[in-house]
Amino acid sequence: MNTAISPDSEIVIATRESRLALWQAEHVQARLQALGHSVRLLGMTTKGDQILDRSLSKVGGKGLFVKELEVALEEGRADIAVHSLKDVPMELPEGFVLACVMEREDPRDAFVSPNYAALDFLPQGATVGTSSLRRQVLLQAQRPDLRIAPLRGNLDTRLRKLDEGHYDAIVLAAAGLKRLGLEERIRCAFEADEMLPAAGQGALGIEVRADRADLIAALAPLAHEPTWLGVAAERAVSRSMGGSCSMPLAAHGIWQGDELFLRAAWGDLEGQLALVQVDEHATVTTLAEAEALGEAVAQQLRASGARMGLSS
Ligand SMILES: NCc1[nH]cc(CCC(=O)O)c1CC(=O)O
Repeated sequence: MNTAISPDSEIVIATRESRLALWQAEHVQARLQALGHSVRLLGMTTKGDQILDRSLSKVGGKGLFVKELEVALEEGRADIAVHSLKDVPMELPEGFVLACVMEREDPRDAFVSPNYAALDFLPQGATVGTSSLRRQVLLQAQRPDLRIAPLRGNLDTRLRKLDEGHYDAIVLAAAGLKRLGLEERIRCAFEADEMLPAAGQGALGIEVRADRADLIAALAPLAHEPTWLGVAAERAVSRSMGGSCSMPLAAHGIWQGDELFLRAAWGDLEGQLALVQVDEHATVTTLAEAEALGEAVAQQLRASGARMGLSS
């Protein structure tokens, strides 16, 4: 079977229309064009975008951002979809695969505030905006006095709400801010021991239909193996914990040579904000080894008292 993509065929990227989604799609477009492909974007407004200001977990979760792009792939209106891996459900639907994971941008969380240079400078009882349960638990583990207030919307919306004075500070992924040229908004970045990133944070994944061997071959040069193996381990922790965006779970891998050091944290929002943290490392050279490391970490989390979420 000839699996090469024919030189005169165009690759169509299905993309959401937020500034960040468009940046990411255009980034992949440029990479593919540099390899000689012709590439067009197909912009779509997903259900997830339409209800951004309501609680996503109540209406079907982050998968809503992904699903309508998958329908476009299914119907052949588009060939590939570019995702922030953090937003991609742990199990893709039957018939879809991640063709590649690209090199990671800064995985850290960023402290953003007009008046305060870092978390330590926030006055007692200050209000911090985030709707991420992971960020909430990790913030309150350090500063139980803080008031955590919901903050939804795309990056520009969140920054506008901060500038309007609704919060003393907000926490956002550094990667999104950097991609949009908003790096100067970062007052300081949290190191992993202060706020452990979410599985996949800062990494982009490209989704295709599993039967598109031509596209999988065309996308292979965009893959970044260390990132791919690292996020595979992180995502295996979430999958094994039955993780969804409604579970306060962090998982982050760091390379030292060919050893992957994987740390995960789970927080208890209902109890006393107990935080369970686990570290494990292994030599990792295959996706199967990465996933085994992630599952071992999830098992240790459970052994230390972390409770599983409902799989969604
Ligand atoms: N949850 C929303 C989301 N999904 C991906 C990013 C951008 C960073 C990334 O690629 O991980 C963000 C914004 C944020 O968390 O502040």
